[in-house]
Amino acid sequence: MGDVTEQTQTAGAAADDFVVRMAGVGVRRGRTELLSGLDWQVELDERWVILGANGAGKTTLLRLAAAEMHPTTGVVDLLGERLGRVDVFELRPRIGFCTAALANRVPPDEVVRDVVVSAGYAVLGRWREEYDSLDHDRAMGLLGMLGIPHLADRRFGTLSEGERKRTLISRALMTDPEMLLLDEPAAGLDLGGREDLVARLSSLAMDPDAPATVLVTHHVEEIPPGFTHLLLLSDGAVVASGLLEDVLTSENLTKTFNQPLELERSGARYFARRAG
Ligand SMILES: Nc1ncnc2c1ncn2[C@@H]1O[C@H](COP(=O)(O)OP(=O)(O)OP(=O)(O)O)[C@@H](O)[C@H]1O
Repeated sequence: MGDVTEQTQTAGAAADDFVVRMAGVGVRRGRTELLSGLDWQVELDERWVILGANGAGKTTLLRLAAAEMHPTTGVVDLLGERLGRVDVFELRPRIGFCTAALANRVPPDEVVRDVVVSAGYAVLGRWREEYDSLDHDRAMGLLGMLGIPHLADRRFGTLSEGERKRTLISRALMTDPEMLLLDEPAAGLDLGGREDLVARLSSLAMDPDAPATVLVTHHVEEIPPGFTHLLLLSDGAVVASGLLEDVLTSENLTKTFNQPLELERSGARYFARRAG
């Protein structure tokens, strides 16, 4: 990592402004290094994008940030608590985590509003439990914010890919988390679905009351306006990280994806293609 990271991440931040602090983090499975020597910090008001090729280690990094796994080496502090010293079952409700793996665990016959509301109880598939009407109001508000209030009574298994993604983002926000982690939310969406989701994530990013957010993606086209920071990962190591406008360059993309790439900017959106 270069000067960009040091300048943009540490200036003026008090210790409790950090929602994520990772230092010297490595994750090993057998002889494979999934992550190595990774330093990364996320502050309360930041919205991060993590970008990298298939197998770069993005999901592994997000699972560390979600307290779903421990590092092999180094230190991970989340919301002021150190992994290894904290009960992860107390930490996880403070973190909204939205992944394709979660989508696969939702019973297809579960009703959409219950997929959302049950997040407060950290359960899936127990939709007959009694929930408070305030919880239902909040769930309906979140489904409205994501543009799918009309689907509240549908069964999850009948939803399209994009509708499932929006349901799970609503669920991730249900507990009013201090940090929101989104793993490839636009994967599998058609062009219209992607654009709609990017616009909604952009509104969320610009909401000062929204939690610190980390979005994993493969594509610069999916970066919602309002996201502030970028971490580029390649082979389990950081290529560059810091302010989005400093880090997102043709040169850094070329290093990250190991081929000549040209970046273009149009308004607040980005596009990339092979150079030449
Ligand atoms: N338990 C494991 N044992 C060995 N290798 C693993 C294990 N889990 C993950 N890996 C490898 O670690 C690397 C990083 O995986 P990870 O899922 O974090 O990448 P990713 O950047 O999210 O990839 P993608 O974009 O394809 O989802 C991959 O090469 C993967 O095959």
